[in-house]
Amino acid sequence: MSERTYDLVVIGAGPVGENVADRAVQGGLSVAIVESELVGGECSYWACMPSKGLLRAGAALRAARAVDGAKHAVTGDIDVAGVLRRRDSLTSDWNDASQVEWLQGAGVDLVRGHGRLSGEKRVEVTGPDGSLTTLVARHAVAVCTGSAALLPDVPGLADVSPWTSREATAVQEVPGSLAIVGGGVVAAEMATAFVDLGSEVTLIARSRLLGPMEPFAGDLVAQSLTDRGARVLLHTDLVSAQRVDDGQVELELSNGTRVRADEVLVATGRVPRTEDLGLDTVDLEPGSWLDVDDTMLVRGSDWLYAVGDVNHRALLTHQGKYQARAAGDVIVARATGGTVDDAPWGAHVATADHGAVPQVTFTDPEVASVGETEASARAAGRNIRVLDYDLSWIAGASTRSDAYTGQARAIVDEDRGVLIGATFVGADVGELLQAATIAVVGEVPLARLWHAVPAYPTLSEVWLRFLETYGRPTV
Ligand SMILES: Cc1cc2nc3c(=O)[nH]c(=O)nc-3n(C[C@H](O)[C@H](O)[C@H](O)COP(=O)(O)OP(=O)(O)OC[C@H]3O[C@@H](n4cnc5c(N)ncnc54)[C@H](O)[C@@H]3O)c2cc1C
Ligand SMILES: NC(=O)c1ccc[n+]([C@@H]2O[C@H](COP(=O)([O-])OP(=O)(O)OC[C@H]3O[C@@H](n4cnc5c(N)ncnc54)[C@H](O)[C@@H]3O)[C@@H](O)[C@H]2O)c1
Repeated sequence: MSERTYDLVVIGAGPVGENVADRAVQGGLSVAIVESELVGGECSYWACMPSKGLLRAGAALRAARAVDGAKHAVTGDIDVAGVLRRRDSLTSDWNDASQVEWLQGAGVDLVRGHGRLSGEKRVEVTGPDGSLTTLVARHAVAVCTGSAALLPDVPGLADVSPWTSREATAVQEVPGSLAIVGGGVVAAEMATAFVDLGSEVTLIARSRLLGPMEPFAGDLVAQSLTDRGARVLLHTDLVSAQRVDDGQVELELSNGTRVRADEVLVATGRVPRTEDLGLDTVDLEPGSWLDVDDTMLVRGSDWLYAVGDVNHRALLTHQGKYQARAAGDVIVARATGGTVDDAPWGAHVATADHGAVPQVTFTDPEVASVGETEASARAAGRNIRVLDYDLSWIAGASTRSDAYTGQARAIVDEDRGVLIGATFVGADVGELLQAATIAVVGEVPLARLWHAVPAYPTLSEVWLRFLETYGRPTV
């Protein structure tokens, strides 16, 4: 067994691990990163990139079909082979050569293999050829191993070879029919994509769609899926699953009905990839999410960090990378005796995780949200006012599309006169989100927002409508 020593050892070269490593190298530390599959992680190969690749053609087509004059030029259906070809290109055909090159350019040493903690500041790597290497960390180990699909304990489900998000995003042959279990972001996006690709989709959700978001978001997405031919079964549980003689999956549901489909996609959330990580060697529970402070230090440790999905703060690439910048920099500061800036909104903390997380769900219509919803703000006892506006009333919506459907909501903290949350639902609303994120994070007073004039005629005029709904300040 060989042994090598680095200042920092990162386990997991997804988007988050890459960024922790890069910041630490930029701060002057030596860094090894361990990866058991593809450098770039879930996001690049089985999540963000391929899913958006599968969704884009449908969105582009709908945009053209919503404009008189343009819709006449759309004379055919989606070319499924073209969509899959474009998805393959977005995943670089599941080849990580360019990301490996990026790591080398960044000065990070890549160690291929499965990493496990083997005591304080020690990581044992089993290479693809079975060889063992021990990496010793002078200062810190960062666990960035991400998450995997959760398979609920439903009788028969494991035996029907259900799809997870991996099989769905890497699909090679679009099934004639697809049942989707779950009502979250993966279920809603994949239902949208597979309807576009021509599958007969049945979506089975035990509550409403997109549960934690404003209720109108899930309602509009469910309505649109139904309008486009999907069967959307809300408040329905999966009771059992089996493969039947013709090879189809048969699902028994809590409403007493049965659904048959060629494949079933399970999209019921995530589990941390910590089961086989040697957590027991450092007195932590294998298989658990890793609880961290705002600098991403695992509570109770002064050398072990957990960054990205694996800490369960916000399971999103951009938020994980934000944590990674803070963690990489604080590891450097602590290793070199520098100043640690860990007060709220400091350079070494991920304060935004607590109340300013932006997310775009690429359904039809798109859903863009940041910060609090009405329900979360009320549950937290905040003194709020809710501002609602129908996006179709905005001039920018009518020029964009002949029948724009959309809704927006802003949540105002009445005690401070600032925005603490916003949700937009409609075509292209994803691009409205950063303005809302800046308003929330910057705690921009509503009185000052009146001077941030949205250009006419853009969808951003919703900002003016929010302010008019709230009322103009009086002197
Ligand atoms: C279908 C789908 C679509 C998504 N779309 C979006 C989106 O549009 N936007 C968005 O922001 N987020 C999206 N997400 C979430 C996003 O994919 C994750 O938040 C992100 O990938 C987390 O990054 P990470 O680096 O923490 O983990 P990962 O990307 O999971 O990377 C972890 C890496 O660690 C490696 N690893 C694990 N264990 C070990 C070990 N013991 N030894 C060595 N290596 C190991 C893995 O092989 C992997 O490469 C989506 C998720 C899914 C499932
Ligand atoms: N565009 C994006 O930003 C994007 C896209 C996809 C995924 N993601 C991220 O990936 C993560 C995973 O997404 P997800 O959709 O798998 O999880 P999720 O947490 O968003 O949704 C899980 C869904 O499964 C349901 N569920 C849970 N257990 C169940 C059970 N036993 N039976 C039936 N239903 C059950 C829940 O009610 C919920 O509707 C999310 O945190 C999300 O933020 C982001």
